[in-house]
Amino acid sequence: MTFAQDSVVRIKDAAIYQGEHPVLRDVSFTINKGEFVYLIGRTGSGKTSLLKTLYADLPLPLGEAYVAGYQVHKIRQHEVPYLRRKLGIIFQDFQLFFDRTVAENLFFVMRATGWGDKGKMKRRLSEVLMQVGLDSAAGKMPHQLSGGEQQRIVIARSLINEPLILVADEPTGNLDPDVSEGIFQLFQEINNSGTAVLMATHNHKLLNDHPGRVLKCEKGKVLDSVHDVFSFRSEF
Ligand SMILES: Nc1ncnc2c1ncn2[C@@H]1O[C@H](COP(=O)(O)OP(=O)(O)OP(=O)(O)O)[C@@H](O)[C@H]1O
Repeated sequence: MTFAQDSVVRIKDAAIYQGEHPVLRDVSFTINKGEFVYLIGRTGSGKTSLLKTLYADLPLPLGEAYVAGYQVHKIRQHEVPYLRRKLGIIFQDFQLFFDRTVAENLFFVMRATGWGDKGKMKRRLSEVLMQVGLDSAAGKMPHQLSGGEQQRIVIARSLINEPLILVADEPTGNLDPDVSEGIFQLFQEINNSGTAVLMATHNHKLLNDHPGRVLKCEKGKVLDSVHDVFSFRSEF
């Protein structure tokens, strides 16, 4: 199998494991550049495990996965940070350093991913904060921001290295409906500028209000709304 130019993720005949425990089998799908894809399924169905496999946090014992130009099934440990730079990874719990300002949080990631020039770092900081609508937040501490604003900072952090795809695990899970809608719109804006998005969510309202392609983890398999018919509801 070759890595098609247009695909950001191409996973074929994969088995997803948590240790010895098989979670998903026969997983095959492709996400093209600039696509927006939901990932749904009841709790424990394997969404997080699938996402972790894509960014090489779980090994791939069977099958093939090509992500942002990397062969994840063959990836070496020293290549993993480079793979992750091509992905923006966003979780439900914000994972900011609460004892550092917003700017320091973002500079930390820049330094860890090879940035050194202070002028360029400051410019990039302004750009990503502007992109998430929080250009005045650089000097603030995370606790001075609302939950939605903190999630925007996490999204800004994920954009630093111009990822090909945002991989988001329940990014609106802790937020109330209005704030969730705003965060979702931010994902849409980022997506409209060409970045693919794979978003795991339990939020049925988002799916109803903004229909799109859906992958669903169900009974150990991944269904794809492109060619499978299934309910978009999933019991918790
Ligand atoms: N660290 C772990 N070690 C062993 N088993 C795990 C681990 N994490 C998850 N599992 C198991 O793997 C399966 C899939 O879990 P996973 O977290 O991928 O589901 P999920 O769909 O993301 O659930 P949720 O919607 O609750 O986040 C479950 O049976 C879970 O118990």
